[in-house]
Amino acid sequence: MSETSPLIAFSHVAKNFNGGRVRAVDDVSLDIAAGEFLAVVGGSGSGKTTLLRLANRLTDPDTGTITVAGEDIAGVDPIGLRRRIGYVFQSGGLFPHMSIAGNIGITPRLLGTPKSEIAARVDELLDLVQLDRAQHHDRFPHELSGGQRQRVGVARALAAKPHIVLMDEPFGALDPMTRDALGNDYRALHASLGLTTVMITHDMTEALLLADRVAVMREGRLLAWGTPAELSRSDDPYVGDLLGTPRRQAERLRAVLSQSSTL
Ligand SMILES: Nc1ncnc2c1ncn2[C@@H]1O[C@H](COP(=O)(O)OP(=O)(O)OP(=O)(O)O)[C@@H](O)[C@H]1O
Repeated sequence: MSETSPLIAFSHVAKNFNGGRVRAVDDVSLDIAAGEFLAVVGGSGSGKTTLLRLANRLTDPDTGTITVAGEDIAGVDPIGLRRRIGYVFQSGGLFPHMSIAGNIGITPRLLGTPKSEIAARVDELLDLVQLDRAQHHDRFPHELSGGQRQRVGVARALAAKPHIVLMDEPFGALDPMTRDALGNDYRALHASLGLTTVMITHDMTEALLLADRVAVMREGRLLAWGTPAELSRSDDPYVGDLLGTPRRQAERLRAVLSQSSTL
């Protein structure tokens, strides 16, 4: 693979369900560069999760090709592939009966990593996601706040030192301040660990603020993609609508704040 080759490449990928009645992903071609942070936005049912699941073979395409590091993943063992690619679920997806340390160490354990190495790695990951070792190591998922659980979800996804992390609406269920803090912390980890991240979000503002590029899905199709500045120049009305909400909110907020300062 040359330096300019994409790390993940979708080429004319399609995935149907229910005997072809649902076109979840419809002829999508998209290149994701090594080190890139890509956000995928779009309405409910537009095919975002299916697209993400295609990248680590949680589902396979009907047609088209997906390559990771230049290799067609159709011929790659799905279990091995998933251990190389971190996945963060919307609700954390933690195993409720396992301690936080158990949850974070599950992938290294499945890979046969020696116990002492797993213990050291778990401590390192707790530090990385800014959770106090002593306080969190032996707790269970139900004893944590939503934000703490998502931090554990990120730590677990990073446990096997993946180069790629897929995130399905990871911060969606959190209050705005926690969500903002976690998003920024993750963005810093993405940079310092040299990760390539694909993150689904319903929040256009979050996508624009965190990602290098944003891909917009609608009815299974990739409608538009580009940097926030490129997207803002799109003449597609749906993209305009999506960008319109954060713009209008920013303008209203500015107006409200300037009014209150004159009182
Ligand atoms: N396993 C499945 N069986 C049948 N239909 C499915 C399956 N998975 C997804 N679909 C359908 O495919 C379409 C795309 O679903 P997908 O979950 O990818 O959308 P999404 O954009 O992630 O939605 P949301 O934002 O609500 O999570 C939807 O119509 C959905 O009902």
